[in-house]
Amino acid sequence: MKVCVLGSGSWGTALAQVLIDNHVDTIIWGKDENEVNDINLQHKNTKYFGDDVILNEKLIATTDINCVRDADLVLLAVPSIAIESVCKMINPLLEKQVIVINVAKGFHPETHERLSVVIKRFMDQSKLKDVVSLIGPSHAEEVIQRLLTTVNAVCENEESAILVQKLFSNDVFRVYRNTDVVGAEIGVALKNVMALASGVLSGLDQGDNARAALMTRGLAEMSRYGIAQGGRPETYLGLTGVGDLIVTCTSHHSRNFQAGYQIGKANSATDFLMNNHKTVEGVKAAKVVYEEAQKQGIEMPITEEVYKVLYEDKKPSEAIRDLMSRELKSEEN
Ligand SMILES: NC(=O)C1=CN([C@@H]2O[C@H](COP(=O)(O)OP(=O)(O)OC[C@H]3O[C@@H](n4cnc5c(N)ncnc54)[C@H](OP(=O)(O)O)[C@@H]3O)[C@@H](O)[C@H]2O)C=CC1
Ligand SMILES: O=C(CO)COP(=O)(O)O
Repeated sequence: MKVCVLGSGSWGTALAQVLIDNHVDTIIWGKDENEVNDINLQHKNTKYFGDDVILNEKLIATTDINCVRDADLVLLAVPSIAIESVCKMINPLLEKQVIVINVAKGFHPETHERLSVVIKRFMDQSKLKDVVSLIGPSHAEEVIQRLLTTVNAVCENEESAILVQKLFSNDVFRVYRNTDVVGAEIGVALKNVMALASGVLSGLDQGDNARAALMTRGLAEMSRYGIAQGGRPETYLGLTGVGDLIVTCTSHHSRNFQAGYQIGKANSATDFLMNNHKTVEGVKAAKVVYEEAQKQGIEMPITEEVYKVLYEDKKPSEAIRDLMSRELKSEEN
């Protein structure tokens, strides 16, 4: 089994190290020569993990995309906006049918499709055996240090999920599996919007009560939206629902949380949007989910306010005021 990891950023590097630790034949492809040299020569990925984290010395990377040719599994570790172009790039190169492992959390920015749907649409059918999403509460900064982590291998076909589960699991990285592709992919994409909102609350000096409220009502919103798309309610009580929501809404590792914090501190999204170069998936997801919810008539008050802060220049303090002054309602519906 050979795995080719596409993307030499934080998550691609951390997951490639899990595989190397498990003695799986693995190579990382990256487009940035400096990152690739850093991994190969210094055993570091300084850009993403700083100078102190030393990678497994067996981890290798290349800028030559031909490394994908003889892969059995291809792991896509690029942001959701790049999934389409990366699929198109590898199609003509693949010599075997592959299982594509998706680890990105988001939607297609224009069609609003879930990412496994995007992959199935843009990969040649003759080259694609299956798509498995490997998703859950997992910050790369902790996985790279081999801190305990659990995720889900999500696929309708359990055989493919089991293969991925076995490939990645070890003493510190435990992989469950789940067949609710719709519920799980929507859960992990929407929690990024809630993490942004959680960061905003902290930036505005709100406390633990506010965060508990945000996470609880955010989970209600995630499941309402996911169930309307065909996801299963119980998925939102699992790793790709409440699990990922907790880790992203409470961790300073989260770039979505950090983005929200910056926006809350400035009481405006303008500076953040002008200067951000990091992968902050919640920004695009907020737009996709807001537009879909409007179209489908789904009540998504937190997502709507995050959207207005990001895209309509609404002040976060006003967004919170509007959320708190909504018509009083029962929690039961
Ligand atoms: N980091 C984490 O803890 C986790 C991340 N994820 C998800 O994984 C996905 C990838 O994020 P992550 O690794 O964190 O992001 P990073 O920003 O750390 O890395 C992204 C990588 O993708 C590369 N890239 C960006 N655009 C393209 C493109 N068009 N073609 C090829 N390569 C491209 C970047 O290259 P360059 O460096 O040259 O810019 C970089 O190597 C996201 O959807 C994220 O939500 C999921 C769970 C955990
Ligand atoms: O998805 C993640 C953790 O599960 C990573 O979150 P951020 O993209 O906000 O850093």
